[in-house]
Amino acid sequence: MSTAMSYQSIYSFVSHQSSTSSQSSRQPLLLPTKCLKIDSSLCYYTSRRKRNLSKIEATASQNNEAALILIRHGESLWNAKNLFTGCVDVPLTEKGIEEAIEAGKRISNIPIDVIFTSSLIRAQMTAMLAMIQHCRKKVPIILHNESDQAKSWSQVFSEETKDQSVPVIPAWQLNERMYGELQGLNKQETAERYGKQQVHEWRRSYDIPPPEGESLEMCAERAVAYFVENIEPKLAAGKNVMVAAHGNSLRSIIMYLDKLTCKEVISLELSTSIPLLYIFKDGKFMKRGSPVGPTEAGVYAYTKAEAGR
Ligand SMILES: O=C(O)[C@@H](CO)OP(=O)(O)O
Repeated sequence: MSTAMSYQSIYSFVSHQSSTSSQSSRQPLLLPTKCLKIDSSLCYYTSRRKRNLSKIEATASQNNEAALILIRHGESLWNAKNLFTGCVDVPLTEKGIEEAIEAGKRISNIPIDVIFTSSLIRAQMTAMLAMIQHCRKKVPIILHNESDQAKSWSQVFSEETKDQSVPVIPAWQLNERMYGELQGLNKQETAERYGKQQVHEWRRSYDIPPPEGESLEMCAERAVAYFVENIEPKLAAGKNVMVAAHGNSLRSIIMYLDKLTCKEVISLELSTSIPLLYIFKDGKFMKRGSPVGPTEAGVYAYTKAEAGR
């Protein structure tokens, strides 16, 4: 799958999930035995989740319904240069800024109670720019919990002002997968040097790490654990949550939400700044596709195909 092709499609795996022909045309890179790993990882997260949710259920209503919006950051300066970025902290391009604004318009009618972002500027810019479009005009405020002083010095003393704001919680665990010695290298040149197949394995396989970097599996260990421990409890308490993060940290979270196998996740591609909506209800995640715009009827926009699931 070429990069140009893969980034054209929005959430291409999911939109073709039911198509047998597209399934069979995919070339799994991993041996079937390796795919057993995902089952144990999923069991691990599921049992953590069960423990977590049972704690919450004691204090929150079980019948709450909440929206979860996942959004990959807009185009960054290194996306535009086709460089491996990983944990290098680069900002959005002008196009990325426009993409984030456009994403904000698409979700502007969905009330958002709390935002989680990675600690990287491209995800934070995306969340902030998207929120500027929101119909409620609440102010997104980054919570600085890195030290007691930072926490204390950024306090707000008006309940009314707090009501008019949305907390933004940065977490390094949601950062892009660490790309190791590929960070800063050109993707095309790297493919020419090491071979397309090798570079595709580094970029999309589940458990093959790039040199000195994180595999998707390693990225999932921190990103999914953070999601289960910190984000799911908010949803279980009925809070609508937006998560602004990265191609691979979000792929690992979607793998968990959609129960994808390590073969299936190879074909999962996320476009920059396309919001994906899930509804969390009765302890389950229901995929609602990508909201098409603020004019869609009802609070939760959804695609017809996904609505029947
Ligand atoms: O360079 C990166 O950090 C990521 C996302 O842009 O690249 P890839 O498409 O290989 O996941």
